[in-house]
Amino acid sequence: MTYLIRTNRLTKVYGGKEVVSEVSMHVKKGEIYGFLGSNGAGKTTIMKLITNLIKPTNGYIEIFGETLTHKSYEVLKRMGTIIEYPIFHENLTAKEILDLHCEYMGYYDKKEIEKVLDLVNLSHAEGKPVEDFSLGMKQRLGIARAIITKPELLILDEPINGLDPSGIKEIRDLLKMLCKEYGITILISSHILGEMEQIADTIGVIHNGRLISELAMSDVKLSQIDYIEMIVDDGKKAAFILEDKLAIVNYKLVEDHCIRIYESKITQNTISKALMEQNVEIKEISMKKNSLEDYFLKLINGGEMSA
Ligand SMILES: Nc1ncnc2c1ncn2[C@@H]1O[C@H](COP(=O)(O)OP(=O)(O)OP(=O)(O)O)[C@@H](O)[C@H]1O
Repeated sequence: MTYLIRTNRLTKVYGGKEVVSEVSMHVKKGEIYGFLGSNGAGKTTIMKLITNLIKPTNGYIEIFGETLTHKSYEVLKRMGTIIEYPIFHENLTAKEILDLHCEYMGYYDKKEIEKVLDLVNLSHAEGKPVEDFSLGMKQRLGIARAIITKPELLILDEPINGLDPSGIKEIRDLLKMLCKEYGITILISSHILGEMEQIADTIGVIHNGRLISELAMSDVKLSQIDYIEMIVDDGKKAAFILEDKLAIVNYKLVEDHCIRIYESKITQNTISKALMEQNVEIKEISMKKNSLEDYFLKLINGGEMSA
């Protein structure tokens, strides 16, 4: 498998503290890769390392098959980035900002400006200075600026931060379209699990500077296994009956009165009947699903998925 970005034991130390520790991540061409992690987890620092804004203390980065060095100007031209908030000359219009950016980047196809503004749904804002833009419009302008030079890779640090639900949806749809229709590989960070779930093909979970796990979203969804949860008067006795009478071993006594059964072939009826015959009182019995939140919390806490 060839990767568009691969890091090897990437480490960054600030003032004697490792804020990024031995991160080896793998971004495939054509995918949306989401960094998921709480504030201060190290997402921005990794993105700054990948975009050559800061140097690693240890480890290295490969982008487009080349090892990143301080001389990697050509590699950097192939990516568009927004790290932290996009900053603009606020008194200029969107068109003027993109024009200036094209000059700066030595990109001559200025016909693209209209097209890109249309793509990010900002054509209507022509003539308006950026200081009058909403946060969502500014984010979209930031993305327009990042994609106008037709990069193969887009790196976006928390692009939905501070947006309202409709603004979030607009950015999400835009990024999905850029990935699908234009084949742009996207590395995006967020601390919002529900957002990553909706957009990312692969998720890299970052916690305390470490990449705890890198997983395909399709696999994550598969592992949200259904289970039966029961509240009973005597958990220990119920557990004994499950094993002894029904040969169920795949269960967990969560608390004294709560049992979870991860056995797809056995019905709630069969279980209820067996327990009632032995005078165990069932206060509640229902089918449950492991939420995505449970799944990631367990990953972060170093636990295994229950199954
Ligand atoms: N220039 C710096 N000097 C010292 N420490 C830094 C510096 N930049 C970041 N850090 C520290 O590194 C850790 C990771 O920060 P980083 O900004 O990468 O996290 P993050 O996951 O992007 O979080 P956030 O969403 O809050 O930006 C934090 O503890 C932060 O205080």
